[in-house]
Amino acid sequence: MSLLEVRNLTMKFGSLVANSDVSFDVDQGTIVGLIGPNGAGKTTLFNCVAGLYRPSGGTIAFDGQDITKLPSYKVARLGVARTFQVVRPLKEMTVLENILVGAYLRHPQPEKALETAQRCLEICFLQELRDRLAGDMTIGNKKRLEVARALATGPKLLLLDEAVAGLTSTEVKEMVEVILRLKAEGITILMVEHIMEAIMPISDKIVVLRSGVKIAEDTPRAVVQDPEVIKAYLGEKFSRRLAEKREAGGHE
Ligand SMILES: Nc1ncnc2c1ncn2[C@@H]1O[C@H](COP(=O)(O)OP(=O)(O)OP(=O)(O)O)[C@@H](O)[C@H]1O
Repeated sequence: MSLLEVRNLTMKFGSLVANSDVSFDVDQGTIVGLIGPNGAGKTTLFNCVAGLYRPSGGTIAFDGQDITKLPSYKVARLGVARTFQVVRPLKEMTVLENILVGAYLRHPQPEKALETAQRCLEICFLQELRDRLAGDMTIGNKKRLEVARALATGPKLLLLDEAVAGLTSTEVKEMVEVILRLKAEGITILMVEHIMEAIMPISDKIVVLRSGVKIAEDTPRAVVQDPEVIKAYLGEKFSRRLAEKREAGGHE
């Protein structure tokens, strides 16, 4: 049994089919990348998994339980947390207070919540910023704060929606390091991303959507060589660049 099992998921908005008959699994302890062109249905799929949308068809099972029709707060309680494409920190609160909001959802006792928040600060490289107002930070720090706040809720599955979009190359590296730390903590990750250099080296598997339909599901190495994926999304140039990097001994 996989931690997340998506089966024949269909999500319609009126006559627009945002997800069409999509099936895939996310195994415990792995990182799965969800990629595809703009409008492919990636965020919609996230919203279905997180209980923000009720799918038009198909099923979603999490940790052996059917969550297809559960509201988001119940899905969260079971251990699914998510971050958003556009960061939403509580601007007038400090970094630590923001993380405590997440921690209290899991631990009502103040000491335990504080202990959890401290640990999340460390994992997300935010210790030195703990007393800073969240609204005053760079986008890179705000995005790591989003992850820390989600982490503080004690998730088994973390949904990251474009966690590295808009970051500088140094910030991208920091975020990738954070994501690998989360994996080392045993957290399973499903991430939507357009920055291939960030997602490809760390993903165990990539699922590709185009116009709501899954067109590929394979290892990063296989996906970047898939002619349909290249045509739909990656482009020949990118694929060639990756191959050159690989020959030079870099990541895949
Ligand atoms: N709440 C909604 N109501 C109506 N249509 C929607 C809604 N949410 C998404 N859509 C439509 O569903 C399709 C898929 O959108 P979605 O945001 O899931 O794509 P995406 O792959 O996440 O795109 P991007 O990479 O640009 O974030 C688009 O055509 C979008 O306009």
